[in-house]
Amino acid sequence: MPTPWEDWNHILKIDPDKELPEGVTYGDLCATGTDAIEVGGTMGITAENMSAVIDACAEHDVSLYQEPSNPEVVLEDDALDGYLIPTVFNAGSPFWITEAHKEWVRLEGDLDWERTTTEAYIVMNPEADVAMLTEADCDLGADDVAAYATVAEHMFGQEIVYVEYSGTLGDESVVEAAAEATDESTLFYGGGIHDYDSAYSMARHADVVVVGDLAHDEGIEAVRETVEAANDA
Ligand SMILES: CC(C)=CCC/C(C)=C/CC/C(C)=C/CC/C(C)=C/COP(=O)(O)OP(=O)(O)O
Ligand SMILES: O=P(O)(O)OC[C@@H](O)CO
Ligand SMILES: [Mg+2]
Repeated sequence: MPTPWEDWNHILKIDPDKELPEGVTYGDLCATGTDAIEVGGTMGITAENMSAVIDACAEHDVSLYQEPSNPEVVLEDDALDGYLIPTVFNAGSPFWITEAHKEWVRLEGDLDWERTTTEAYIVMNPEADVAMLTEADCDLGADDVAAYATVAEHMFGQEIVYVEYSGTLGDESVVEAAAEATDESTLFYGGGIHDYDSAYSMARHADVVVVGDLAHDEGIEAVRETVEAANDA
């Protein structure tokens, strides 16, 4: 099983339910220097809007991953390098930890395991759609997050641990604690990265920073700055 994320610094997450800024194309986003495009979001995701973004990005030379929010939107598409499947370690219901996955396997049978990897999410912003949907317990200290990261790596063998502050810039000491707790796993950080400094501050600790809404709200130059910071850190 290839693990290309070990060499990444930056991911651009494109939400198929959100518009691009005036004059910006998917091709422009693919050419920002990001290491990979991850297509996904929590609300308003359909197979149709996923497929439109994946088709648009497939024409460009960039690693392309789907991050499905439920089994119904998973696309079989050779243009994809793989599938990054969330599992939310601090979810309020087992549905978001293993049950959605069980249903996916039950309904689909033989999945493309070579191209499928889970991301062990620790969801930290209670205002985010993903926190509300999964009823995540976000009332966690740095010690809790570090312990979840350790459990993900050592007990569940997760290749990717994802500290998720979607919509807001997280607490650096929490990300630092997760970084200290992980050794083999690749640590993703996402949430509220909006410029060079915010990207740099999180990339100092996380292996990979994920930039989402900035691409939809600001555009190319702003994203490029975050790529530069992720590579500098
Ligand atoms: C088993 C399969 C194929 C899927 C289940 C996958 C699971 C457990 C999903 C639960 C968590 C989830 C919805 C992840 C989607 C990725 C994500 C966190 C996107 C960020 O979403 P937000 O930024 O909070 O939401 P919007 O930007 O859409 O408002
Ligand atoms: O949209 P933002 O706040 O950049 O968050 C990125 C990503 O972690 C969302 O899943
Ligand atoms: Mg979002």
